[in-house]
Amino acid sequence: MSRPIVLIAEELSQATVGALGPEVEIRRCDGADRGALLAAVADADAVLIRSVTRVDAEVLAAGSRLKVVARAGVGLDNVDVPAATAAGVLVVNAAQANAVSAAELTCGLLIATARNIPQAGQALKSGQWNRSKYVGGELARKTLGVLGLGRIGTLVTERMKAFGMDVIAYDPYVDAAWAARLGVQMLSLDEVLAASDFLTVHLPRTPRTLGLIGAPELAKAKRGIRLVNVARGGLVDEAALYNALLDGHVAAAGLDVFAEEPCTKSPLLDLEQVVCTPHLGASTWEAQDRAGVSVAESVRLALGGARVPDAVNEVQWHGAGPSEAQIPSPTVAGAA
Ligand SMILES: NC(=O)C1=CN([C@@H]2O[C@H](COP(=O)(O)OP(=O)(O)OC[C@H]3O[C@@H](n4cnc5c(N)ncnc54)[C@H](O)[C@@H]3O)[C@@H](O)[C@H]2O)C=CC1
Ligand SMILES: O=C(O)CCC(=O)C(=O)O
Repeated sequence: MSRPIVLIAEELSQATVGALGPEVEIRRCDGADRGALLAAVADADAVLIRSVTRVDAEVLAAGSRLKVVARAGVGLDNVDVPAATAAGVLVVNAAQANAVSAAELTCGLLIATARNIPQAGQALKSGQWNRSKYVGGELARKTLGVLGLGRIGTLVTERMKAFGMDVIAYDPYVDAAWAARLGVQMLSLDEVLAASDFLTVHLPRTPRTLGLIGAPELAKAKRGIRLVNVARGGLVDEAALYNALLDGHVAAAGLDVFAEEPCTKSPLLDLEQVVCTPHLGASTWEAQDRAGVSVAESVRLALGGARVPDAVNEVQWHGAGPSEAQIPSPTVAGAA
């Protein structure tokens, strides 16, 4: 009997391939190449993707044998989930696998925006020993506003509290008593904007969150606020952010994600007060292994093959501390 075909459309770890096992035939394509994807998906029983490959109705129609779309990460904004459901195709993700990595990058960008680390380092490498230009500000006793107190927002909170920050958050789907135990005060969006010295965004990209932070919202923010986005491009309107950075209302931004990716040309990239990374939130060996192994096991299960080993959750959280391993989901029904 022929083996089910699993199409890997983006770079995934070697552990992912190992976890898929010998019972499946692995094929590869470049998910960013639409023609190649449409051709390759025709024979596939499963497709494994990250954030680049767009799985929409056209891809689902081309993949008439597809049983499962596996997203080795969190965000499902590149998958048309209703269309998949209508076509009877299962969609799986790895909801916890990269949370620690994304949180750690967020903390790095928060510190970098406070202390001008990349700019000062770049200047030094070009021969400038300029200590007065790169004076920064402390994080201790500053207020951090978290938009989206889910898995990543929670991990960022725990870490930045260790720096002495006061944390407030906006997330209408989170239980205020749960947040209080974490030491976070839940407020309205406007209240968070008005009170935050630093703002970090951890929302999914949905029709309701797209453009959530535009010019009117930035105008409500404290002058001199520093903003970090390791969630999704487009949640913060890029033109509005550019204008707010130009006039100094927003003092600095740390951006891992952009409205259109890949993004190598944007007015934002020309501003010295913008610290940026090319969507690296999940790009650690640990996160890639956890995400890949987790979805590989889901794929095997969906294809009717092997049992999912008991160790999967352990694999997902390998290397994470006990408090993270036990993060309760603070979200109540209705988030989207
Ligand atoms: N830069 C990167 O490499 C990565 C980016 N991400 C992005 O980060 C996002 C957040 O990830 P997690 O924290 O794991 O997700 P999560 O689902 O645990 O948390 C999201 C939070 O947003 C809240 N939320 C949803 N809709 C909202 C709305 N309209 N208004 C206010 N709050 C709302 C939810 O209640 C939830 O608490 C992902 O959706 C993904 O797009 C995730 C991992 C890596
Ligand atoms: O696969 C990646 O590197 C993207 C991670 C991400 O954005 C997500 O998990 O939502």
